[in-house]
Amino acid sequence: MTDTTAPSTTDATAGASALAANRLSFRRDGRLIVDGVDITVPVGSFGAVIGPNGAGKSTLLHLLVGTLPADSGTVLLDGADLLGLRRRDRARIVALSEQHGDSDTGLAVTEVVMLGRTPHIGRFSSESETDRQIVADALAAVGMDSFADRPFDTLSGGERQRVHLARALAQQPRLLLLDEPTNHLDVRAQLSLLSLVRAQTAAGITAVAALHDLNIAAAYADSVIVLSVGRVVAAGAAASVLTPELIGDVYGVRADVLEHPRTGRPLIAFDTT
Ligand SMILES: Nc1ncnc2c1ncn2[C@@H]1O[C@H](COP(=O)(O)OP(=O)(O)OP(=O)(O)O)[C@@H](O)[C@H]1O
Repeated sequence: MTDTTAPSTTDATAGASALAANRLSFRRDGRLIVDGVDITVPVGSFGAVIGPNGAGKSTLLHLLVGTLPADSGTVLLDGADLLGLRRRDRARIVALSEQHGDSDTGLAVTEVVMLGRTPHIGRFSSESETDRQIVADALAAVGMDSFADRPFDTLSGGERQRVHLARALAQQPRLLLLDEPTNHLDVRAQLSLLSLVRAQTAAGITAVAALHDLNIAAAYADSVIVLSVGRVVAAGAAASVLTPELIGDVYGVRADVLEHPRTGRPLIAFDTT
């Protein structure tokens, strides 16, 4: 298997100014689903996790946010041990936006997004004007402000996806994790969402997204981490990682990798003949 691991994204000692997962493992039913994963994503950058169905991308995100307990390994952000924090403290730092939110039934859109404020609101306090403003800003950022009062259950798949992102933004995390954030989105909404993630990283937030679309990963991510059967098989800048050989090895498909005429980033053209 191709291994184009680049020092800039895999040096497990680079804990400062980075998200660094070291030797993360997770076992279920006797099978290692995440198997000794090391990743390093510099603070204020965007790392894309790619890999085939079942590679362990979602599981890895859940290990990073602590909603699944790692069997071994550490997760450091800026050198601080994230998994050692109490849940509420961790939730002020890390947010995971995923498609299947579990607590949304029966709530209005604005209430779903307000859930993102939970870790910031005192146990015996209620939401403040500041919380409401943060929620309104998050909804506006994802272009869903006009849906604020709609029951969440009545939204389309793409609209729900954007509300989940707004909820994560309202959490004001330093680390923003996104599980397949472009699912259900039309092309314009995909580009707009990725631009929003890019703006977050420009503001110093670290973002990690599990993505299926290799061209989206190539266009937007500062680094690409390739998972296959629970292991990192390559990591680094898109241009060094997304080679025809790697794509062939990992996905079992043929592709040409061209260069975008304006950005210079890789453009993947799959062989459909
Ligand atoms: N609770 C569980 N019990 C047993 N196996 C599980 C469990 N959760 C996940 N798995 C298995 O772990 C593997 C990795 O799953 P995961 O959802 O992390 O993959 P993924 O890369 O996100 O996949 P996809 O691209 O299809 O969403 C899969 O083979 C899945 O069936």
